[in-house]
Amino acid sequence: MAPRKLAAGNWKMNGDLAALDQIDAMAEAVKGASCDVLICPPALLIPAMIAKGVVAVGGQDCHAEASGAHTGDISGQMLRDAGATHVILGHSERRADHHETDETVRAKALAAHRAGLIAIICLGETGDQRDGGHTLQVIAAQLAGSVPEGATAANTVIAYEPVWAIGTGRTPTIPQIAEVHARLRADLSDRLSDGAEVSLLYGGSVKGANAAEIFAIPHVDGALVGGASLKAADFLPIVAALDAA
Ligand SMILES: O=C[C@H](O)COP(=O)(O)O
Repeated sequence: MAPRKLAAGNWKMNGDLAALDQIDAMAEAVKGASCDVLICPPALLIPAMIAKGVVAVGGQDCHAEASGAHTGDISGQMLRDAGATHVILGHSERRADHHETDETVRAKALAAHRAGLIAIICLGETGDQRDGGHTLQVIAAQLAGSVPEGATAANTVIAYEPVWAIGTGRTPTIPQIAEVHARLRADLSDRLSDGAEVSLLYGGSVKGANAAEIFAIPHVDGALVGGASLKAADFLPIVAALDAA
């Protein structure tokens, strides 16, 4: 089976109840889309966004435990209980702001799987690592360290997000994205029996204007979109480009 195509939006720490109007504005186009469409808003907006019934809704992080004395954290089970289907894990902003390691991400992914969530595991090199020629080594190590036992195409999505491309308007060249995605596919296929079916997303300054050429790259099955997912007018052209790919 081919990997599922997924257009995923990460609202990060943006959006309020009024921003949910953007979901209404997406309704008709999403209904007609053949790809999966997911938005991961701030946790407080999850129930209200789910109530709209327009897009699949996910969290932006979860704790490695199901419950307990962890002030300020949210568990995978809580996200699932609220109706979320996915959770983003190991985003570079969490790796940087909260010192998350591959080991942390792997533990969180296990917790997400136990809760019945699809874990979107993020990885990507910094600008220095890219300039130093270490990209493939870095992403292979992150993949090996962050993807837990029990991962399958049904419960795991991988998002390649070069740190230097996030929110900068800079994107890697087509051959650079192709090289990384081919390596991710090869490593996943070596490790998982259904590794060929795991959806691989590209993320980092994806816009309507560059989406079609990115989705034409082999082993790019969708995108994890930050800034351009906040407004329907910016996000829908990306969804349309994925549908057409
Ligand atoms: O999770 C999304 C990524 O960090 C990409 O963000 P961006 O589309 O604003 O560059």
